[in-house]
Amino acid sequence: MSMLRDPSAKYRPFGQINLPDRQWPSRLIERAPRWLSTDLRDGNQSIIDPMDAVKKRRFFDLLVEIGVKEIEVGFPSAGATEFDFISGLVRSGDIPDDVTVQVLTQSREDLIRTSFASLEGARAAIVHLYNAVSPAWRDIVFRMSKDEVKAIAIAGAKVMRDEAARYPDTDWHFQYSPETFSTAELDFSIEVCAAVMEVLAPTPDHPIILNLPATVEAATPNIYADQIEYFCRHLPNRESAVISLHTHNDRGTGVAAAELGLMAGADRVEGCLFGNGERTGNCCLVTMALNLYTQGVDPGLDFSDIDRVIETVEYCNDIPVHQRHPYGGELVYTAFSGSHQDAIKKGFEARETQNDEQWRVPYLPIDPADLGRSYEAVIRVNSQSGKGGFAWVLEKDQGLKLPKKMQADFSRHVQALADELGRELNAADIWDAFRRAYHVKTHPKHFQLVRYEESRASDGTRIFAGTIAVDGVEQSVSGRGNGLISSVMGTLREAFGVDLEVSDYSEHALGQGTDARAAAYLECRSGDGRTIWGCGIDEDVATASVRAVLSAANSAVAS
Ligand SMILES: CC(=O)SCCNC(=O)CCNC(=O)[C@H](O)C(C)(C)COP(=O)(O)OP(=O)(O)OC[C@H]1O[C@@H](n2cnc3c(N)ncnc32)[C@H](O)[C@@H]1OP(=O)(O)O
Ligand SMILES: CC(C)C(=O)C(=O)O
Repeated sequence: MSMLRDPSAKYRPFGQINLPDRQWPSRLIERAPRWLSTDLRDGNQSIIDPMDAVKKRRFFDLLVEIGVKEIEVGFPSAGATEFDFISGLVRSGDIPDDVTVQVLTQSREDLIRTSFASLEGARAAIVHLYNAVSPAWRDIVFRMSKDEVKAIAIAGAKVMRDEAARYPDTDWHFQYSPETFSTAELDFSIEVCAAVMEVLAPTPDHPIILNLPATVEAATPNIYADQIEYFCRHLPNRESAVISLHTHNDRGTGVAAAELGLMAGADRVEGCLFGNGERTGNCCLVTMALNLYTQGVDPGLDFSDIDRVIETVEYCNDIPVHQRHPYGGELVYTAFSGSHQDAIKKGFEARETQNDEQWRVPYLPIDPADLGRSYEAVIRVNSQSGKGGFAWVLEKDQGLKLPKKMQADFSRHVQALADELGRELNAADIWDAFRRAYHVKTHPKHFQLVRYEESRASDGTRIFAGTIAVDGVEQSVSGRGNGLISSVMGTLREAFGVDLEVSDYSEHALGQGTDARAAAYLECRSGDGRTIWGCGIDEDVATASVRAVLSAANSAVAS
């Protein structure tokens, strides 16, 4: 097998930020930031087939419905599809009053003018200007000095200022991104941003948005937090700027970086639903928002029907949401493994007796119901599963609440089936296995209940009379006794030599209304020392318990 080569010559450690009195590690995120969705821009520029106007509109409507108030709707100078969508949306009058659209442009005069033109007639809009500032981009892409790169930003800002004046009916907001901020010298990013602010003259009442991207994530998230705190502390006229975060996920920590960035003093977060975006994607707004939610902070975004959100996102991006994606993935609330299932089942049982709302179900960081998910898929059964798993499935699917000791008995049947099939066992598999194991609602080979009647003698003794088919031949049986079960058991012993002693019995109601039935469970000891279980389900408890006796008798003679 080949080995990775020694990386030390090719790659260098990122190093540290000189901020010994950093404050962010001891801060909490106590309120939601301003959110900007860049699904229709950064997300759209990263997919194989960019969205057409129909898909963009559907995505836009979804974002509005979720409650996103700032939406980057595209890159108007990219081409006619983008321009026409944006100007069509503006002219449609369908942008709600509390939603502001944003467009992105390189710092090139013609592109900036095109961007303003696309927004003609907008009530309010954010024009977002960017140019890369870090050494690699300066040296390789622009082949420019620091001053020349700063001049690109200043020139772009001047065009923005002048264009805004040409369309006085729109409430313009300006955003500037020193692209590649996280790999640039911090003091240089501050210098460029301050120069842009000088041109655009923001005030605390009409601030500029300074968006600080980790264009390519290159360090651990604490470094990004240090960079944000440093920037916030050293930016002149800080109160006239909204500090915005725009992280990517190249190292898999885009959300973590944005969270620490908020602790470091930022006000706003840009990202995409389910983390779509260039390469490994942008910061995932769903994860960010629901992380806040699970800390008791209202994120201001509504994911209460997450499956509908996923459906639209998958349709528009033509990329599936991964089954393990935080909060949204199909498998993220599912436990296959025995000890997890056991803990989850106990967690739900504890919830029924708990008298406060606090969510404390082990292994589930959030109540799936809050996102519109049912509890059905919380536990699924395969060869890694334990008793809690099939007991949960039988309870949810059939309403059965097996006694703990019977679960242990049924466990070997389930384990054998899972090993034999080598796949997940669905609810039907488990129910079939249960019916076969305990001769429930099957046509058992030996004892079958044909008819059953119960009466009371004048002294109150119960009298049982009925017909049992034994190997297909009907036989009358009867018995007397205080306990119906022992009476039926006695009859079976006398008439057919079934050698069983009842050691435990339980019953519970099943279903409601016209579906109401009863389930009875019987633990018996056979003459040769084995433990044999029986289960009966019928319209009333008495018949269910008679069936439970026959179920145990069938097992006794079958094994
Ligand atoms: C990190 C990000 O996600 S940034 C957003 C990136 N998104 C997009 O680019 C999607 C839309 N873009 C496009 O459709 C095209 O890039 C267009 C139509 C806007 C422009 O296309 P082109 O004119 O062919 O230029 P292209 O994008 O290749 O840029 C190359 C030139 O612009 C310069 N440039 C790149 N970015 C910037 C910038 N932000 N500001 C100013 N100049 C820039 C480059 O240095 C290069 O200059 P050169 O030709 O003198 O070497
Ligand atoms: C334009 C900027 C904000 C960007 O998309 C990035 O740096 O990733």
